[in-house]
Amino acid sequence: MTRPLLGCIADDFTGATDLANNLVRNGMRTVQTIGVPDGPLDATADAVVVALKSRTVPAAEAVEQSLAALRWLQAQGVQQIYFKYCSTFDSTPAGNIGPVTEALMDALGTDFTIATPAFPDNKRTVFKGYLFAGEGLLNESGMQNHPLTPMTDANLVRVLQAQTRRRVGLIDHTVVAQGEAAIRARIAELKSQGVAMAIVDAVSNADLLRLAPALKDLPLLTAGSGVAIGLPGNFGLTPSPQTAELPPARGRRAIVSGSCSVATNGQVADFIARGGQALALNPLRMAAGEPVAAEALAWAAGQLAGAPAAPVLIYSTAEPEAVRAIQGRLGVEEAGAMVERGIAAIAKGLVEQGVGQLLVAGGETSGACVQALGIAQLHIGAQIDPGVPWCHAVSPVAAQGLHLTLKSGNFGTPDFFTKAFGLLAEDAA
Ligand SMILES: Nc1ncnc2c1ncn2[C@@H]1O[C@H](COP(=O)(O)OP(=O)(O)O)[C@@H](O)[C@H]1O
Ligand SMILES: O=C(O)[C@@H](O)C(=O)COP(=O)(O)O
Repeated sequence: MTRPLLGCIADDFTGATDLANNLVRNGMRTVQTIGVPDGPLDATADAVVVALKSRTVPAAEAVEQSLAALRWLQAQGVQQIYFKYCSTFDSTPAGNIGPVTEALMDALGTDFTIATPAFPDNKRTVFKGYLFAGEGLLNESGMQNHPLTPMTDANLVRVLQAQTRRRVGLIDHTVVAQGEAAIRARIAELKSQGVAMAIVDAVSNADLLRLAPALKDLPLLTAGSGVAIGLPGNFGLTPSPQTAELPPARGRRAIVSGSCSVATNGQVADFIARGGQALALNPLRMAAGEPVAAEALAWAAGQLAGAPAAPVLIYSTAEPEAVRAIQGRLGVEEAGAMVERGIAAIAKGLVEQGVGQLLVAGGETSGACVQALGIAQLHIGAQIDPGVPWCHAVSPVAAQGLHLTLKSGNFGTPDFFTKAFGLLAEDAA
């Protein structure tokens, strides 16, 4: 078995499939593990993505999990490490991007790395160190209302500097536009000034492709998934159609959604407007210990028996005021964790009821669902929308195999919940 070339540590599960998707599409055979595996990698791959659920845990725990992932990746013989975080740089004021980056730098004995969440395919661009999400600045994009990681400053040099003792600098667009030699020269200049981490401007895929060759010798990269589009080329790999094949799909179709992003709110509304069958979860009833998950599963069983091909949607997705009201009653973390537990139990129950095609919306929500399903490894299939592929997994709960897509809160077109299923080839048997 050949050794993987690139070892990736993703701070959430949707982010991990997003990264794996970009690597696969650009020519790397990629395996995604859920958490740090107990034993050696049992597949041939050019890249391995270890999916952690470390974005919103306390910084010390995120560091510990990330270092465990690093040790395992090093034992598999990888040549370069990629720390993947969100394209909207999701983090609490205390971390975890800064602390995890520092810990990985120390462990790898390196004094410099880059940081850029740029992902132009999903309209995440970085200009003069400021992050734009869509047409406007990050802090005007809806991300200022995120339930767990509200982003209120678009200046990434400032955001990252607040999370680390090391100096943060900038490789700006005028340098990136000049290509590899200029970027390398700027890195040398920043290092001589004592800068350890540099935010990199990128407003297009062309910028990311110009950046990639200059990153060849860095032991550690930190980024959203965008930087990945140029990395396979650094290892002499080119896109190949076989890298994204999955078995045919089977079973019933369901969607669970715990994301409260602008995009997901729109996708829920669109699904309902098209006549989709949907059930809203009430977090206050969950908190009161009422059998919300059992009721939802009974509802889904009835719907799926009546119309087996039509997907059902079970969601806690809500607008910012409603989320704030729940958080005010239950506390921010408690509300998040409780809703995640409820949705994870529902996802598991749905698969036990014969759902074979499951769409999960939300990063933390996906982490909770994949863990409840006991999934250890995901195979990456075709892309539905930028950053969101179909995946396939086998687990004790899904012995016959499960097609799964983990949709980042912010990603996907408004009709995502409807169109995703239409893109899966069904088992003719
Ligand atoms: N109605 C709600 N009230 C309060 N918190 C909620 C509600 N619905 C979902 N949540 C929580 O909000 C968080 C959403 O995060 P996540 O799943 O990562 O979505 P996204 O991908 O949009 O960031 C989760 O912790 C989830 O449990
Ligand atoms: O980079 C991104 O935006 C995604 O890959 C990602 O990390 C998604 O996280 P959530 O928004 O929490 O789903």
